[in-house]
Amino acid sequence: MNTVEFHNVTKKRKGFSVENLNITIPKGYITGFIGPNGSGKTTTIQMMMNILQLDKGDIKLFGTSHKEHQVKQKIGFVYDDLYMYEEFTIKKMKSFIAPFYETWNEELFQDYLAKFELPLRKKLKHFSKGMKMKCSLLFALSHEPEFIVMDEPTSGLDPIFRRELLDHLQELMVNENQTIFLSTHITTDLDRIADYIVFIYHGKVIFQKSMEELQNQFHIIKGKTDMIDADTKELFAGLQKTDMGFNGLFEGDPSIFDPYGEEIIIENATLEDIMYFMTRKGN
Ligand SMILES: Nc1ncnc2c1ncn2[C@@H]1O[C@H](COP(=O)(O)OP(=O)(O)OP(=O)(O)O)[C@@H](O)[C@H]1O
Repeated sequence: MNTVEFHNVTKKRKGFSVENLNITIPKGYITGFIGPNGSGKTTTIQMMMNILQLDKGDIKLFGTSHKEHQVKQKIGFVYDDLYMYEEFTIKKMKSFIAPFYETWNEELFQDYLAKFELPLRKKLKHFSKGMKMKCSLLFALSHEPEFIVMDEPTSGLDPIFRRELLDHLQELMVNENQTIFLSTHITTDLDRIADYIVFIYHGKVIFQKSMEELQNQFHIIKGKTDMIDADTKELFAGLQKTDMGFNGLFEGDPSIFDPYGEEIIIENATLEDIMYFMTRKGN
């Protein structure tokens, strides 16, 4: 069962478009959404949240149209930028937000408030970037959503809280009904917690795979530069050459390099390697 399904979704913006997006977000897992700056992550998330209209295609949330008002109840949405009134305090925000959710859990809200060390009576305009992110998380998590959507949740957070947040998200997954979709530039965060990865580039989905598939399918191959010619170059999804040697991203069974013996080093590719090599200029 999938929590979200994008079917051939297209959206044209000035000088940019996302085209024919087919994305599935499986229920009960953490799916990471990666891609370089301006590749269409926020656009995609805004369409899913019905903030932005689609030009073509359709999106299903919990099996129904994403425009269905009732589905919002089940979603905890964390923005990279806080869409809240800067003049408000958390106390005031709560008086507006809590009544909207049938599943609002006041005890949980109080727990998170203490855990995130947020002030109840300070105006949001005086919050730091990290505090705003925590505040967005506080409201998103306090109504016990079945589906948590996060756009760059770890940006602006210090390394300690970032780690705590990731650990916390993993704890939430113990509950089988929970599904998480998070976009990030910090791919090392996903190396730790993600089950699936969707990779978007220039508005197109390059791949959607499980972490296990990625680990099995992608490797970094290192060797001497003179081993690269017109034919061997074709083997790589991305290549970097220096006087010291080459690094190449290889997709497939790396045993084809066995005949090279010790002339070649084969390493597991990280998400950062994959994103870097697949988006290198001239690639
Ligand atoms: N309101 C808008 N109107 C027109 N174009 C926009 C608008 N917002 C974003 N864009 C364009 O859409 C493209 C994709 O932006 P988007 O924010 O979706 O990418 P992103 O992958 O989330 O980037 P980042 O990682 O930098 O946040 C960019 O070229 C941007 O200039």
